[in-house]
Amino acid sequence: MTDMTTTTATSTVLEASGVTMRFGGLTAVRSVDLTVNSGEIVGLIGPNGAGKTTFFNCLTGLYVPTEGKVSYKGKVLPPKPHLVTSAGIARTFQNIRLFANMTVLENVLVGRHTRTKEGLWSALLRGPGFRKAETASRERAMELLEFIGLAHKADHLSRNLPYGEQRKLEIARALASEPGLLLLDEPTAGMNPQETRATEELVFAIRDMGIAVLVIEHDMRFIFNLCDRVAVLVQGEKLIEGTSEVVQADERVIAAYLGEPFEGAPGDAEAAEVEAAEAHAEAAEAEAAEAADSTSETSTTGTTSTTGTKGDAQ
Ligand SMILES: Nc1ncnc2c1ncn2[C@@H]1O[C@H](COP(=O)(O)OP(=O)(O)OP(=O)(O)O)[C@@H](O)[C@H]1O
Repeated sequence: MTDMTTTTATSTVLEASGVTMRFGGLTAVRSVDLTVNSGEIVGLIGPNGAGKTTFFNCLTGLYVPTEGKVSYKGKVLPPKPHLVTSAGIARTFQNIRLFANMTVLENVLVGRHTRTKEGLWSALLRGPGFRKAETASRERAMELLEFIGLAHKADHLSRNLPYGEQRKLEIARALASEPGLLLLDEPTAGMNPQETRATEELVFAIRDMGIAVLVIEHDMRFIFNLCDRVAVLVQGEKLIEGTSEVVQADERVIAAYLGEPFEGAPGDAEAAEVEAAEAHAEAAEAEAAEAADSTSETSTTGTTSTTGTKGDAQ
């Protein structure tokens, strides 16, 4: 895997300008501008039906925007999904779209096809060029599986993976196309708190590989911990865009989207669950230490850790 951790000058990776998408009389996305720069993780949030997925579909060529244009690294993208992928944008979907009866490795290999020069006939005839390309693809796919922690399950059928691992596999498949920009549509949906935290670390690692990330997510804690910038869509329009701090503090966001300031925000219940589990583990550890050190007169109190490694999304 290429080490891209060295500092490079920031450049514009994605530029969407004036993107509008109408379905008959409904304007799902209205004149949205959004830029993602190299080295950035940008969040896209908004209530259900705000137009987030429709906007993603406009970026990836699934929809042809009614108005506006989308450029990747300075070039206007043709609205065709395979051309968008080969240009350098990869995505995952809200609903997992793996090939259930293929192995984990095969699913990643499917994601490689836009990067292999060998054509269909070469693949069918299995000539020497194909075999060489196939070996290289397998090596790369295994590297990606190691990166996401699923190399040991390379031969498993993807349908047998637990839900959280299927989501990770989708990310590996997207990475297999060697993107410069990764779009994640609700990557933590259905995940437990530990899996959500692991996904957070995974997204940071992807960013550190030199891939910019644009992520839709309902889990506010996840978004505000992760993102350099957050854009808020409400009824198809961009309400505000800024750092996590700015967006969290914006009265319009609170009013239009969050209701009371983050009370009952999706991340809160999960955070409480993780903290309770951590506190429980710490208490058990303290108890074991106390039992082992029965001569000691000082007793260890079962403290409740509320610090964790993440910032406070409240
Ligand atoms: N293909 C379509 N045809 C007609 N209307 C659509 C289509 N796709 C989306 N819409 C409508 O566009 C609006 C925006 O939907 P979209 O799925 O983009 O919202 P979202 O912000 O992604 O919501 P969620 O968070 O629930 O996924 C909704 O009113 C939806 O019903």
